Amino acid sequence: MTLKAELHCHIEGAAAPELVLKQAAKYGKDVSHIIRDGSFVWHDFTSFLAAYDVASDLFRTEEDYARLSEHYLTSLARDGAIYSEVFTSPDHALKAGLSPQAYTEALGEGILRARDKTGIEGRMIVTGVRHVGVESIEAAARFAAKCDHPLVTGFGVAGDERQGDMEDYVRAFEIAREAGLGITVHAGEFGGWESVKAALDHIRPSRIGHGVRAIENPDLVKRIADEGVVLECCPGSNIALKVFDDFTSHPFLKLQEAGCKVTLNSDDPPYFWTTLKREYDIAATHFGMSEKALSAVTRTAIEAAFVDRKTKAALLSRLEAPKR
Ligand SMILES: Nc1ncnc2[nH]cnc12
Ligand SMILES: [Zn+2]
Repeated sequence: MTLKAELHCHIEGAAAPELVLKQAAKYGKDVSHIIRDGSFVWHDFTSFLAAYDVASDLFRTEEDYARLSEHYLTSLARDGAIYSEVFTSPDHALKAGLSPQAYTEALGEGILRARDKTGIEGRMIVTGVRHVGVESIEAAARFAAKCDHPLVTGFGVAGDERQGDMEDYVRAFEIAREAGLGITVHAGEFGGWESVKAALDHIRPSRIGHGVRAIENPDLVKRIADEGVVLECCPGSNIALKVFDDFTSHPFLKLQEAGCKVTLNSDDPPYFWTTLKREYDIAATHFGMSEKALSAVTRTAIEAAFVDRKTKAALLSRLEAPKR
């Protein structure tokens, strides 16, 4: 099995419908408007974000969150993943009634439980949510900078890219950078190439969440390649959310051929009827990538990981190890 690594998955968005149904029963909530016939229902980015918020609100205790990250990383490991970074969201924790610190420690506990069972390494990237507002994003950055959790290694911004400007988030990213955290920002998903350029100009991230709409501007594609910025591509998500019509028109290969560093990720897997394994399968089937090319994508992800040098070296050596 191809070894895999994931850099871009929102932990609340990794909760399977069956788990959300269990949580709904636990808290006596009706979720028939967001889950039908065992599948999440939404019809556009706005309704996806709304369904995501309803489901997230059903994770309320430390054990709820620990079980969520444990389940997700364990399932990733079963599919051949050796490394996973998950986006966490203090805003969702607060809304569900848990302090960001308790939430982070619980998710960290689940990550360690999964590591004990399977060997998968996991880290957390604290995110602020654009449509919640600049204040909350700065609060998330301050939390990330001071939480002192060994598995928190990055900071990012997600949410509705159609709201706010990159310049609004400069202070938040400065706080995170000063604290030594890795930097990634969602751009070029629902915003066009201009959004990716603004991210590079104002935020200077080493990675961009999605970034795929950079394809609209060849000069920008060249800049991404020249600067070695890594793109956290999520093809299944992009097609489900209709960012592109189909896999044939997805720019993953074009970006790679232009010299951009690209990785494969699931984003919010059950919402987009995907898994990390399916993303690798999509790359094989629709982009014609060989086993060797897919392993190189895993290597790119690990090289770009927000993880200490020793762990990175150990992960890279697992890629080199002969298959048994
Ligand atoms: N695909 C996505 N884009 C932006 N924010 C998100 N939060 C969860 N999934 C997201
Ligand atoms: Zn995302």
